[in-house]
Amino acid sequence: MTTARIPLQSGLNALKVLPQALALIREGAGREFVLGGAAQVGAGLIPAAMGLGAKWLVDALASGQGFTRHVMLLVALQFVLAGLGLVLQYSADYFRVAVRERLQRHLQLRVAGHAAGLDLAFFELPGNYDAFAQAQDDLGFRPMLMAYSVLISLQQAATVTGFFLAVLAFQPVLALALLLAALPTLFAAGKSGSESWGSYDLNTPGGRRAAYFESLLTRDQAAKEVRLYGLAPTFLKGLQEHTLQIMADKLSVEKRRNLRFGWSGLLGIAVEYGALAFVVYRVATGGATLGDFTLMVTALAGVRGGLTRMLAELGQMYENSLFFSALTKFLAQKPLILAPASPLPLPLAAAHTLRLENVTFPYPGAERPVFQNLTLELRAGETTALVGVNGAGKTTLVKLLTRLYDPQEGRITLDGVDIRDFDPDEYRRSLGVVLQDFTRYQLSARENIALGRVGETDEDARLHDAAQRSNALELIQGLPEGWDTLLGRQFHIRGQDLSGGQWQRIALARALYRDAPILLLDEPTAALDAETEAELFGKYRDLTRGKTTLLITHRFNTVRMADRIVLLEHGRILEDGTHAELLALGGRYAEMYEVQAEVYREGVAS
Ligand SMILES: Nc1ncnc2c1ncn2[C@@H]1O[C@H](COP(=O)(O)OP(=O)(O)OP(=O)(O)O)[C@@H](O)[C@H]1O
Repeated sequence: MTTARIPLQSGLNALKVLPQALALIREGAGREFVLGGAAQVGAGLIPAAMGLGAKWLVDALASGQGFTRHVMLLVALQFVLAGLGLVLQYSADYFRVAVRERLQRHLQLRVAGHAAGLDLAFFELPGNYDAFAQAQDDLGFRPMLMAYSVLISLQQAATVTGFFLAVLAFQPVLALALLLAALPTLFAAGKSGSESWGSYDLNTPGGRRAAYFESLLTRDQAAKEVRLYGLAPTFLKGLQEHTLQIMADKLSVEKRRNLRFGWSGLLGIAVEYGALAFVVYRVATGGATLGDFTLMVTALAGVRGGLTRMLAELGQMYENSLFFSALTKFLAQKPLILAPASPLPLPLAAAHTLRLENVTFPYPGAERPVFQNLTLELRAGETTALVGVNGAGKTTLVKLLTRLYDPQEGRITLDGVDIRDFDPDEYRRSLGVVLQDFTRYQLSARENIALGRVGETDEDARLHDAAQRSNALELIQGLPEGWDTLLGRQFHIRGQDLSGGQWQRIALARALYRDAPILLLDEPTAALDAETEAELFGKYRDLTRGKTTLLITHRFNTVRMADRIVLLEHGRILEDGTHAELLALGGRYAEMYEVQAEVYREGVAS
């Protein structure tokens, strides 16, 4: 938890990040902020001006001059000032909303764009999720509040200065007493700001857990199991516990905040009314005029109220600067997988050779590496099937080949060139990938496939071809609105959800539409029925002709199609050869093949 700092230091810290907040505002809503600020400060000048006008009016009336032109003008002046104050305040209110909305949108794009550019490794550490959650929470809100705290402080300073000068002219000691009486407010605001941030920071993981339980209860992903296993009470309990803790902490911070402000406010009021008693004494004993009295009533309250608000605002700025720092810290995170200063062009070969050379790779924070000194070549134009038990490292290999992660030691080459020497985006354009946990985009069938090649006009003929080769064509043509049917039902009642295998065909079509020279297929047929799978692999040669392909699968009947089979176990290559060679070897592959064949035979026999 962040400890409270002394107010001066607090203010300095806040001032440090203020330029960053202002820079964000300038990018997102510069014009609105300047206009709003001007209106706000202008509105701040009105009360002091009206106070002075009131003094002139009272003095004019007390002088016994009657209802003169001068008096009428003074009344008119009050009217104009009141009207102007109203217009300025409403303008300021409008611009405040405009700044918030624009800034929110601006930061939403910045944060989302930044998150998408970070390495996958970023999402491995829970602390980073906390940072991301905090950055999202801050959207638009904190930098704007910081800047407005400055504006409101300026506005208050403008109000206070006028009144303060009036009090100073009347009796300097009163002015000094009012100043000193306001200081505890600054302390209260600084301390409360620290506490508020500390409690929020501490509760961020709990808040994420609460949001997780809430999503399990309210989103469609878990809806089936929640009902089938009767999980709602369990998850509701989790949600309740976390939210209860957060609420209790918030309320306790608020309680202390209000107690502190209450005490410091009481001190201010005591000093104000002490000063007023002195003014009354002076008027009663003939040391001051009734006009002075009128001005002092407004001025004393104005100085006390204005100073309190100003210092409270500065404290608020400090608090917001703590929250805002979370956003700036997140935006300062840099990805490690970046394009080199002068990336090499991709080789122009018709088919490429990919090679892992002495690759060692542990996941961030993991104790043991998945691979240690792994060397493996995927030969140009060949299909290499990768088999192995769960957890052997097959998917991790795909993550390394796609540069979602980089090896800790060793290197991966494409036609002899380290893939880190290419621009990652350009390198990835040479890969057609079906991931094990591919994404089901809630978009049209056409878009779902065309996403394989963004930035290019989707040609119907090529889309058609990709769908045909992945056995998705008939499925798409049979949809109510054909290619334009929205897949999934999150956004439209007429959306069409697909079965697991149907989605998988769409994902495969997307990879094929990319028409890349390298295909990385991580269990691309796991959800397909036997018939579709057989049909697909009937034309497998055609699918992968001339392409360097890595095919990960647990289905041994599809493994046989490969030119070469690599058996991975505990991150090491145990066996490597053709289907016939590995069977003849009589090792682990032969054993696994036999087990599957046996299960299949038993299944058929029973
Ligand atoms: N993001 C991760 N962070 C830490 N460890 C991971 C991560 N993903 C996988 N692992 C670990 O790395 C090892 C290899 O996992 P990988 O997903 O590559 O296996 P796999 O061979 O593809 O398994 P499966 O056949 O189940 O898909 C496993 O021990 C797994 O627990």
